[in-house]
Amino acid sequence: MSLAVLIPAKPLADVKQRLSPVLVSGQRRRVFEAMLRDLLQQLSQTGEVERVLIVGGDADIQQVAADNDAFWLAERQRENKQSGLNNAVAQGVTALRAAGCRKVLVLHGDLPLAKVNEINELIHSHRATGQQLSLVSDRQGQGTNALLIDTDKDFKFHYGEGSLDRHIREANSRSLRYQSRRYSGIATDIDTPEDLLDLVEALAVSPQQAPLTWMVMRRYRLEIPVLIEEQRVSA
Ligand SMILES: Nc1nc2c(ncn2[C@@H]2O[C@H](COP(=O)(O)OP(=O)(O)OP(=O)(O)O)[C@@H](O)[C@H]2O)c(=O)[nH]1
Ligand SMILES: O=C(O)[C@H](O)COP(=O)(O)O
Repeated sequence: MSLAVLIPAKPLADVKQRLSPVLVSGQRRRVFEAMLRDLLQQLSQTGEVERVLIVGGDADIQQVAADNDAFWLAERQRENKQSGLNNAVAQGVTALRAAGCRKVLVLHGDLPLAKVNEINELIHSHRATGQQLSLVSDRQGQGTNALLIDTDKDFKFHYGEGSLDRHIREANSRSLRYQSRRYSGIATDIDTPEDLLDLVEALAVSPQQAPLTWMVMRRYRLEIPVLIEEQRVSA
């Protein structure tokens, strides 16, 4: 197998805690599930990906995987003090390597604006320039929203605050050939209420970018600016 996409996912009950000032639990679940489904829809359009694997989550996430012909792996209990995300990604890469996969693209589930042409371009540039690691940052240039790695290389994942720099340091310490690229859709992870507001504004103009996310978000779109303003005033 040449290239697989790995998407880590928490159980829906736990997702998107940072959106709790503007969305209650049921809303956060629905928004995350819709974002994940929109991302999987984009992935289904690329000819580059032979397999999609979702690691972690619950029965609902398992159902999302099944609906999209994706594989699903239960997350093992963490065995050390690493974050659950780092463990889940390492577990998925190990499983994919064992299945014969030579490259793994790690994408997060909260990237509803990631576009198929960005994903294709990332994969092409990785191959064409002989990279062993390719990184795509978030809008702040701090997080790692996409990470494409050759599975014959040892690599320790450092998701968490400032992960882009830490992944670059890890690449340097292992003398890996790497590139860091920017793509506006992949860069747009939805972490904060302000991210959600930006997303609603973008989708109001062109809902086809992430149709399922828009179907959910359109119901909440009037409340969000009011709740953000209330938070601001009370802070
Ligand atoms: N399997 C697994 N996935 C995780 C874990 N933590 C985060 N993720 C997933 O990794 C991606 C990025 O997650 P974060 O932005 O760190 O977390 P989040 O749930 O989206 O948001 P917050 O709760 O606000 O931090 C999402 O697809 C998450 O569902 C974990 O411990 N295990
Ligand atoms: O390293 C990262 O990029 C974060 O741990 C996970 O992504 P986030 O920016 O969506 O929280």
